[in-house]
Parts: sequence; structure tokens; C-alpha cells
Amino acid sequence: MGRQPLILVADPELCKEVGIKKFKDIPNRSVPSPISASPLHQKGLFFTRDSRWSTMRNTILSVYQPSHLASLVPMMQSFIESATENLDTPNEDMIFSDLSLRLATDVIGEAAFGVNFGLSKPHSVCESIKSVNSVKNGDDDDEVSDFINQHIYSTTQLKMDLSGSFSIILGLLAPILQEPFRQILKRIPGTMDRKIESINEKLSGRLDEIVKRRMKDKNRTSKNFLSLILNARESKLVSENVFSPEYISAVTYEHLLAGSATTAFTLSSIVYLVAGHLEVEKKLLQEIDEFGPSDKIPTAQDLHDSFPYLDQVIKEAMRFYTVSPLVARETSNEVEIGGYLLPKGTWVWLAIGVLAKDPRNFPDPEKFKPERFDPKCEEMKLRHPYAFIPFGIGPRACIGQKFSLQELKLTLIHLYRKYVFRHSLNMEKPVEMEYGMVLNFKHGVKLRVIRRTQ
Ligand code: HEM
Repeated sequence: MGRQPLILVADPELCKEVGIKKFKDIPNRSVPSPISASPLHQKGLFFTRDSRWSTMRNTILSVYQPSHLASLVPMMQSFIESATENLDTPNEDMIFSDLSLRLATDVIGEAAFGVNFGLSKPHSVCESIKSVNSVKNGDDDDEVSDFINQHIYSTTQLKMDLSGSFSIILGLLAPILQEPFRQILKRIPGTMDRKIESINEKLSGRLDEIVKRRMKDKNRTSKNFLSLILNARESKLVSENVFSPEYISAVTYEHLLAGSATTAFTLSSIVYLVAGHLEVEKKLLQEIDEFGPSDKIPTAQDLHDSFPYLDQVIKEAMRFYTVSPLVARETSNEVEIGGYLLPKGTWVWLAIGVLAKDPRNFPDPEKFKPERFDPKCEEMKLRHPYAFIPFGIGPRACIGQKFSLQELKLTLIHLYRKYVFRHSLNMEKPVEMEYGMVLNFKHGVKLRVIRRTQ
């Protein structure tokens, strides 16, 4: 990659070696050029390195106890209910991917900051769509949607291809020149570097304000991630240097970033795939209906135990469209992997999207078949245990896995109790994807919604 040595790993046994067995020699992520230009993104858990990372991760893990997750069910459910009221407008398409992004942003906004962004309110649907879309037009709405717009803009600019800023491209070719050039370019009006700098400055300013206000708030509860971290810091469970205000802003913002686009894409892809596979839909509806009357809200335990087919559907959709197809790591020492000696500083990327389509572990990989994840089936028994790792692997795997699965299951159960979905004739076939930092539907997911008769 430019002058940077890069190894791609697409074998489950070697992924295990990189992610688990040799973790002490490969504990950090490679930092792509777009990120090295953004301190806000660098100070989150994702890109923090070595001992600072392990201290931060341990503190964050302590606030991710199952009891805390279970206590988030009512909050998640209430956003889901308001986002999915009256979806069935006759003869009209709905852009399901917009609904998913609004919902996932609201849920993570409340869980991370304790702030209700108000995107899922049924009566403000039009405004919300406007705010989600207006990033492209640069519209200025009220304070909240302005914040969301900047967040989405900042995220979409972090592209890994060559359509980003000049300094990002330069970073790939001549890393040493990137920072001096960025310093110059960010002062020149009209450059992408200037735009990114100004958005990131505004976002950091906003976040710092929220954190400062919350630090002063003596009556803060422990219901959201930001308050939990501040409480841990004050009770001296964690050193104040590790969680200085700017690191707290970065970690909280990172939750919004990591938790919105990934969960939203996964939700859209599940509903899209089920709409195209009526035999899967039939089995899924049966399992959901058998759980009980539609006002019986599943507990975290129910979600874990009572929906085995839903589990299989979610896994198969995540295999079919792997939202985060590359996991980026970097060697800290010289290390041997699969018989090759990799020098210190080599980038090692786990191609988990390639693993997920390997016919040796997933026969007929282009077929959407949730039953291949039935624990009793032969295919599952023969499969390598690390062939399916959509949330990554080892000590650095995704910290939000249980959170997003809880949200996905609650949403799908609620949706399928009320509606079924069909592809709109306006949806392109085959579907087109684009890849920025994560996978996305290029033209959105357009569906027709049909209310179920009870
Ligand atoms: C369907 C949803 C999601 C998917 C598929 C996903 C996927 C991933 C993957 C592949 C990684 C890299 C893991 C590795 O290096 O082995 C990761 C890391 C991470 N994810 Fe997620 N993620 C999802 C949702 C979330 C949510 C909801 C949050 C926050 C609440 C979150 C927070 C993070 C963080 C903080 C890291 C960095 C962990 C570290 O470096 O220690 N993710 N995620």
C-alpha cells in the first residue's frame, strides 16, 4: 500500500494466529492515513495503542456488564416502537436504510451520551429524513441535527480509497510528507483538508462542551456510557490521565460512530435478504409468533434463549454482507505468521469478508441459507471455529457485539410482529454496494411494507 508493507490474511487458522496466539506481538491496529489526520478519531479505543488501550478497554468493559445491557431493553424498545409506527403507506416505497440509520443513531446517542437526538419520532419523520440527507446539501438545521450532519459528514469523509483529501493520498505514497502538507493545505480555502479540519474542530468543540457539562452535573445517573466513565474516573477506579476530557470525548464519540452505521447496515441487510426469501420469512414469523402475544416484550434472557432461528438469520445475513470486511492490525515486533517472518511495523489485515465467502467453510457461499448456522447441522460441525468472525477476533474484538445483537433482535421481533416487507420495483437488481469505512447500500434499501393481519 504505497510504501507500506501490507499482508492480507484470508485463512481462519492464520487469523487465529494473528488475533489470538500472537496477540502480544500484534496488539495494535494499523492507523490509515485518514485517521492520522484526525486526533478525534485517534483517541478512541479503536486506534489507541499498547498499555493505554488495555487500561481503557478494561474500564470500558466494566461498564458493559450484562446487567447494564439488560437494563437498556426498555430504552431500545421505546425508540424501536416510535420509529416503526405506521410504516405501511399504500403504494409508496419506504427507504428502509434511512429508518435503520435514524433508529441506530438514536439508540446509540441515548446509550452513549444520554442525549435524545429525536430522529425516530414518528411525527418528525420528514424532518429527520431531511436531517439525515441534508449532509449532502450542507443544510443547517437545529443544533441536534446539525451535530448529526457533521458526524455523518466526518464519517463519510474517512474513505480508504483515493477520493479523499490530497494529504490522505500523499500519506499513502510518502507518509513523512503528510503532516507538513496537511498543515499547509488546511489553511487554503476550498481544499478537502480545510473542510475536514473545520468539521472536526466543530465536532470536538461540541463534544467537549457535552463532556464538561456532564462533569459538572452532580446528579448524573449511571444510565449512559459517558456518565459511567465519568463516575469511574471520579471514584478513582481509573487514573484521570487515562481518561482525560479529550479521551472521554473521543471514546464517547467513537461509540456513536462505531454503533450507528454498522448496526444500521446490518438491520437493513437482514430485512432486505428476508424479503427476498419467503421460506426464511415463514419460519421466522412462526418462531416470533410462538413467543407470545405481541405486547410481550422479550427480556435480555429471552433474546438469548428463545429465538434460535432468528440467531441463524442474523448470522447468515452478516456472513452474506460483511459490514466490516477488513480488520486492520500492525506488528509491534518481528513475528512469524504461517511460516513467514514479518518485520516490525508490517500491516496485517484480516480479510474477514473473504473468509465468509470461502466455499471450504460455506458450501454454495452465494446462497442465503440461515440453516447453515443450525448448531446441529453437519456444515456447522465441519466448519473451522474462526471462519465466521464478523465482530473480529481475540482481545481486540468488537466491544459492542452484545449491544448491537440485542438491538437487532429487539427491532426484528417488533418489526415482524407487525409487518412483512417486499422489494420495491425501484430497487436495483443486483443490489449495488459501496465501501467507505464500512459497507453500505449505494442507493439505499427500498421496500414495500405490508401490515400483517393478526
Ligand atoms: C453489527 C454491528 C457491528 C459490527 C459488525 C462491528 C464490527 C467490528 C469489528 C470487525 C471490529 C474490529 C475487531 C477486531 O479488530 O478484531 C470492531 C471493533 C470495535 N467496535 Fe464494533 N461492530 C459493530 C457494532 C458496534 C457497536 C454497537 C459499538 C459500540 C457500542 C462498537 C464499538 C466498537 C469498538 C469500540 C471497537 C474497537 C475495539 C478495540 O479496539 O478494542 N461496535 N467492531
